[in-house]
Amino acid sequence: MAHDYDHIPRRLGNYWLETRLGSGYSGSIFRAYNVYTGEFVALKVQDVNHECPTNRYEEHIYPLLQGGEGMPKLFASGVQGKWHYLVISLLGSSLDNIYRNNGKKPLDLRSVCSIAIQVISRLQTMHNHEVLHRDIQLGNCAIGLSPNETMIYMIDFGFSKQYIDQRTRRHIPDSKQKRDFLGNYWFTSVGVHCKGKVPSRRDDLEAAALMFIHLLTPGGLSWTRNGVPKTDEQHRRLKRAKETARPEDLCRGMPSEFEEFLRYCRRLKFAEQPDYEHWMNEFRELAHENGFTEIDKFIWPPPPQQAKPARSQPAPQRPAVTTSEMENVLQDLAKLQLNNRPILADQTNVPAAQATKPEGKKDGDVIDLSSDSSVGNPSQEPPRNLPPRTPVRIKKASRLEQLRIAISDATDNAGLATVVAEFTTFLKETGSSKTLTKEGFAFMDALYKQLADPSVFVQPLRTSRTRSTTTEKPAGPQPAYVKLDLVARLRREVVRAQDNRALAKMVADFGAVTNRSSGRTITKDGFAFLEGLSSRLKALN
Ligand SMILES: Nc1ncnc2c1ncn2[C@@H]1O[C@H](COP(=O)(O)OP(=O)(O)OP(=O)(O)O)[C@@H](O)[C@H]1O
Repeated sequence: MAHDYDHIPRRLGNYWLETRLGSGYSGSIFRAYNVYTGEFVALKVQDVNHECPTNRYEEHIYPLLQGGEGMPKLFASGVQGKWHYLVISLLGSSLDNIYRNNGKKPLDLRSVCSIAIQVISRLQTMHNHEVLHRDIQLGNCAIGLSPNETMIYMIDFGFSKQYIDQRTRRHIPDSKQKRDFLGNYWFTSVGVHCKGKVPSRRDDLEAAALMFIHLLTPGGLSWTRNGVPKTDEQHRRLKRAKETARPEDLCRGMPSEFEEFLRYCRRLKFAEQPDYEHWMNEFRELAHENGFTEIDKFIWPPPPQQAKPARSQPAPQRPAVTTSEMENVLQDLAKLQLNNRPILADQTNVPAAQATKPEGKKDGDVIDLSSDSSVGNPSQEPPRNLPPRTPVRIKKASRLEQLRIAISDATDNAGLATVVAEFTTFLKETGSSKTLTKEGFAFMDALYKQLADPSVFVQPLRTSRTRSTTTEKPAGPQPAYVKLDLVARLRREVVRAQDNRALAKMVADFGAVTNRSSGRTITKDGFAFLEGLSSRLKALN
C-alpha cells in the first residue's frame, strides 16, 4: 500500500513540523518544535492504515523504557486525521550516518570499543526493563545532541517485544517451529535470520557483536557488500554467507575480544541472561591497554592522539581457541572413556599408540598442548592435510596473573628481583600500551605484601583506602605533575632504600599515584623506578 507522506499537515498536536530527518519503510521522521515552549523534538509519523503499524508498537514500548540511560524520551503521542504520531527526544546522527559520512571506512579501535561499551549497556537497560530490541543495526543507534553528543541512544522500537510474559511472569517460550525472519539483513543473528529461531536476549547481543565487527572490517562484513538482496536467490546466498562465516575468519587481525564476544553470544542459551558487565569491562580494558582514555564517551571524530587505525596497530594474536573453549575441550577429553576401543574407526593406517608415545610418557600423563606433536619423535613429519597450528595467545591478563603467582611464591629478595624485572620488561613490550590494568595492580599488591610483611592481609592498591603516604590527598584523578613529581622522586630514592619496608612504602606510593592518574599509564620514570626496585632488591638480598 502506498502512503502519501507529502500530505502530512505542517502541525500535528502542539508541534510544528520543520524538516524531514529520515524516512523508512514504515513512516517519516521530522524535526519539529513545540509551539508553546519552543522545545525541539523528533516526530515520527505513520499512516494509521499502515500494514505494519510500528508506531503503535513503539507507543507501547516507550513507556517501559522511560528513565533508562540512552533511551529517548516519549513526550506525547496521538492521532490526527489519518496520521499517528510519536513525539520523542531529538537526537543527532545515527551510527549509520557517521559510518557513511566517513566513507564506509573501518572505524578506529577507540570508537568501536566505546560503541561496544555503550551498546551493550543500552541492551542491558532494555533487557532489565524486560524488552528485546530485535532490530539492532547502525541506523538504530544515534548520538545525542550537545551536550549529550558522547552518548549513544537506542531508537526504533518498532520490532521490540517484551520477553517476560506479563501474565505468567515467565520467559517467552522457545519453539522448534521455523519463524519468518524479523530484523535486518546485515546484523540479525544467524539463529534468527538463517535458522528461523525465536529471538531472545542473546540475539540482540549477537547482532551488536556483528555490528562491532562490521565497523572494524575494511569493506564491512562480506554479506553486506552486494547491497540489499532483491530476489529470493540473492537472499538465500546472503544467508549462506552469513551462516558459514566462521568467527575466526570474520575477526582476523582484530583484538581477540571481538571474536570471543561473538562466540560467547552464540553459546548463550535461549533464556540465559547475558553477562553484560563482563563484556563492558572486557572492552574497557582493551581500550585501556591501548592507552585510550574516557572510553565510556563516544567522541566523534575521535581525539587525534587516540585515533589509531584499528588494523594497523599491533593487535595481539588472536587465539586459535579461546581459554574457555580450551577448557571445554579438555573437560570433554577427560570425560572420554576410550578403554580398549579403537580411537579411529579404521586403525590400519595408524601406528600403534604405544609406538608414538614419547619416551618416558605413561598413560595418564598430562598432554602438553603447547608443545609440538613431533617433539617426542624428531624424525616424524608433521601430518599432512592438517591446518597449521596457531599458537594460543597468552593474553596480557594471563601473563600478569602468572607473574603475580611467581611474586607470591618468591622466597627471597633475589627471587623477587627477577620477577620484578620480568614484570617490567613485559609491560614495556606490551605494544603501545603501558597501562597498569587490574591484573597489574594485583601484581603490585602481591609485591607489596611480600615486601611489607608476607604474613599480613593487604588492602588492594586499587581501593581508595591504600596505605600510601599520599592517602591524605583527596581520591580521584590528580593533575599530571603530581604523578610526575612523585614518580621521579621514587625513581631517585629507590636506589637508596635501606630495607624491604622502605621499598614496600614506595611500591604503595607508586601504585596509589598510578591508580589516581588518568589512563593509569606507566611513565619513563615509572619504568626506571621498577628497574631500580629490581636492582635494589638484588643488592639487599
Ligand atoms: N529521535 C530522533 N532524532 C533524530 N533523528 C532521528 C530520530 N529517530 C530517528 N531519526 C532518524 O531517522 C531515521 C529513521 O528512523 P527510525 O529508524 O526510527 O524510523 P523507521 O521508519 O522505523 O525506519 P526504518 O524503516 O529504516 O527502520 C534514523 O536512522 C535516524 O537517522
